[in-house]
Amino acid sequence: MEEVRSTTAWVATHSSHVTVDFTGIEKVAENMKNSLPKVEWDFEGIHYFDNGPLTVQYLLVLDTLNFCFWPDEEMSYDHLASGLKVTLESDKSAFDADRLQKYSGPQLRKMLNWSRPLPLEDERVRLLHEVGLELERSFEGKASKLVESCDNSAAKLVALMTRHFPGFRDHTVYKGHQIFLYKRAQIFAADLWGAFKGEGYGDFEDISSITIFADYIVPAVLQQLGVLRYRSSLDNTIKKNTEIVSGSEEEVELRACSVYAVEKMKELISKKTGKQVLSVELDLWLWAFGIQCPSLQHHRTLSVYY
Ligand SMILES: Nc1nc2c(c(CN[C@H]3C=C[C@H](O)[C@@H]3O)cn2[C@@H]2O[C@H](COP(=O)(O)O)[C@@H](O)[C@H]2O)c(=O)[nH]1
Repeated sequence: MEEVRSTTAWVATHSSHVTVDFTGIEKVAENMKNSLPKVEWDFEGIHYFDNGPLTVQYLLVLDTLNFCFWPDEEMSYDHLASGLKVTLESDKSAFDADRLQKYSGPQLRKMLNWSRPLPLEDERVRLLHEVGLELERSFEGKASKLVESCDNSAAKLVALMTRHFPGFRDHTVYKGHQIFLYKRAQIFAADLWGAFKGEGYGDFEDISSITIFADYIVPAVLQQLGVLRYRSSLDNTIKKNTEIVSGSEEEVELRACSVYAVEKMKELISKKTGKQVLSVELDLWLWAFGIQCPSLQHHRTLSVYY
């Protein structure tokens, strides 16, 4: 994850549209130092969990499809997590690798109990097929085999995911530099860690190496907290719900500055409290705060990465 950390830091020091406000970070860190709010993984109670390999298969399917819900105002991550849960509960082989390769758009809609086309439906179907095929080819069809081959290292898991599944290669070029965000690959490791409470399939000795997951909710929360500041043109674009092109400077800065700012926040809180704080914990807190705030306006980019 070093490449995520170093390349996002590069963006933050060369950014034109987004600024990281260190006074804002200091204020948040000061507030958090006495009581770092712990948010339970699955605080919403929407995920499938059976403490075994099927949960790993579920989480891989979930994070394969964990992106871009906003084009449909009524669609959210909750629909995905709970729809896949209900599907698996009624049919334990629904996420077998051979079946993943065959799902159509309408079948995926049915799984999510959704009556109209899903946002980026063709891409969702394509990515499901890609994961099913590669699971079959390299991991005996089992996501659990993939995780077992990582020697309890989240960094190895992310490297393996991005090597095997092109859909997880969340990187881009910014001002001539390659920038790595790896949102869905990292969140898969974090979901395993959270669901299995750091044991079994979630036992990663380097969980502290993971950064936050740069999506469209966390930057909006950081702006609200005064940690990120936007140039007025970007602020207006977001307020007007105008789409921001994937790979544009604005989009890369929003995501990369979020990762960088939370890394700085984490360092500061750790220094103030003398206790190690994890980016995963800060992410869950920020994200949970964001989704409970429906008036929060976020940037809109059509992307398969987040
Ligand atoms: N940074 C970060 N981004 C996250 C998540 C999660 C869900 N994680 C689950 C794991 C354990 C907990 O129980 C959570 O429920 C989804 N997202 C992103 O949010 C956006 C969806 O927003 P809306 O359209 O309002 O549903 C979309 O980009 C989605 O990819 C997270 O944890 N961190």
